[in-house]
Amino acid sequence: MANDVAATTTPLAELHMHVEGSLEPELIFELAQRNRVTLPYRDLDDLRSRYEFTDLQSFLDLYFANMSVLRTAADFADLTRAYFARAAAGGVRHAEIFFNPQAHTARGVPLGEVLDGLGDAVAASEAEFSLSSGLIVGILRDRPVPEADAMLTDLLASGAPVIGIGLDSAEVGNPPSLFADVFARARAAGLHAVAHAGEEGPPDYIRQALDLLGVERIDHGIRCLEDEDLVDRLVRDRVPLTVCPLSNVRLRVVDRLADHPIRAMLARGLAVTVNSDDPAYFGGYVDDNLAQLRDAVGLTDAERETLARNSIEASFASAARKAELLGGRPAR
Ligand code: HPA
Ligand SMILES: [Zn+2]
Repeated sequence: MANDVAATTTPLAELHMHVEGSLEPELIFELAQRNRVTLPYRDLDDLRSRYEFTDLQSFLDLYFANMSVLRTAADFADLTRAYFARAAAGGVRHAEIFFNPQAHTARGVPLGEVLDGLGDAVAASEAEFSLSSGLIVGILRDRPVPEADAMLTDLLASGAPVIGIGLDSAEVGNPPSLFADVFARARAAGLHAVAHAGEEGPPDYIRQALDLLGVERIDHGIRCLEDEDLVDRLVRDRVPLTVCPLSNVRLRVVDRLADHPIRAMLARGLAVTVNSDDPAYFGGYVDDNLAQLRDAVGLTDAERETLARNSIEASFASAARKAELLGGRPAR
């Protein structure tokens, strides 16, 4: 159920959400049946009992395993529409969603199936859900660089409606510097650039993402707080950070939601936004993140309004769409 977002007059943009991470347990079983995939789970409860994570890798193992049910363009379209419906109910009016082509092509699903399904849902999101949307291709940083390079070549040749490139999966030991050439090529082709950095990895990975990949936003970035000079730079340059509070708790980046530094980050002047990351795995969508922050850390209505404005300003929506969204809607 969506939470009440009436107190926020500016609508929300969600900028950090992996569409494969919005694959809910019920849809996993439905798609398994549709595609005759045998799941290693007895039932929904058995599957749900595995959503206990100790770190990023323990989550990634389940995240990749569950993708085995995604086979056809229709599967990807259904998955994306289910996310749009739930996000729109929670107050999201613009969404930029990550997807991981390598996770699908590596198990034999043609890139075209992935792009057709996602592309269909994105093309219809305004008409169906009053929500503008875009796709960001996520490189799996723990796979070989030449594979990422080949994937980018195929993607650009496909003419798919992708607006940006990102970098995700296991962070520690896989620094942004490895992907400098891939990002340079993507940016030269007109893609926006973002990267996961400073989730489990050190603040230096955030610097690398900015200096070597030329990113416009940092995904997570929470570990910037360990480096005052870096925080100064992020504030000065208004680099958006797409923070994911419930994810941080589930992946043990932060002990408890009550300890989350989101209010300190806002007070410090960082351009933070709140996002759901992998909502089917981490206990909630973006409105759930905001509602739980209100209860756990006392997030105020004014802070929530700042987060909403930041999310629109940090988005890759057109200037006209941003103005429309920032115009807001009347408070109820
Ligand atoms: O939080 C994340 N971090 C890195 N990779 C990911 N892929 C899905 N979610 C994540
Ligand atoms: Zn993420």
